[in-house]
Amino acid sequence: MRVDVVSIFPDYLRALELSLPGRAREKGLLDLAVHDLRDWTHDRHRAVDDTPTGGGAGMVMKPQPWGEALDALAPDGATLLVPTPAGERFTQRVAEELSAREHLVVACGRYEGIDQRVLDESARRLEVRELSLGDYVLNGGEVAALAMIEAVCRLLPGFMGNAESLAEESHGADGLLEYPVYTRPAAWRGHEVPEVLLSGDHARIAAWRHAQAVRRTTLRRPDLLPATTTGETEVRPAVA
Ligand SMILES: COc1ccc2nc(C(=O)O)sc2c1
Repeated sequence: MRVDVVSIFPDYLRALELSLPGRAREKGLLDLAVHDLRDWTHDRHRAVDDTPTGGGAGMVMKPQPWGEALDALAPDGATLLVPTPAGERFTQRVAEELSAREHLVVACGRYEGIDQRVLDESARRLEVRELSLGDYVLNGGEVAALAMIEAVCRLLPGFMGNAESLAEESHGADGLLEYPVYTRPAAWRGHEVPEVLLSGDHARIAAWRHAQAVRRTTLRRPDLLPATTTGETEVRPAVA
């Protein structure tokens, strides 16, 4: 997979060259480049924004720099990710879908956003996905881009050293939150590891872990539980 990220704060994205994405690049799984949108400006102030047409507070990102940047970076058929509070919700399912793409171009907006015509023009030759991390507003798309790129790239085959761990994560195939985890020592400040985890009985351990995942999901994210045939969210008994 190739990922190109465009921002007026390219240093914000340098973290992508550390930890997981950095390792993936060494493995040849991921080719990532960060670009400064101002490289596609032509005035001496390197302006990327202007006042909103129709009035209103703040500034809007001009179409011309974005248009030229995307012409240079996004081949026909690439996927353009635009983090925005007005986007569809970014979920693990969306991350899985995007991990199958060949080329992602991520446009990090600032100010009040990017001139809509950039998205409309891009949709003529790119898959455009406007995505939001959640129901809150950041100051720009960079933080959301970091989260989305990590969530997508860690799903690339061979990316994670232990692929098995992917299967048991929160928001995994069963849609439940992950069960609580423990390690040594067996007793710590008067807190004991649950006895079942020390039993060596793998079937009991698996059942306990599933029950804990259901309990956590029921308590914290009942919206993730499968709906019952009556169309209501199934509420399963909390596990002691
Ligand atoms: C202007 O660009 C922005 C501003 C806020 C914002 N908030 C996001 C979020 O996912 O919460 S993405 C994003 C992009």
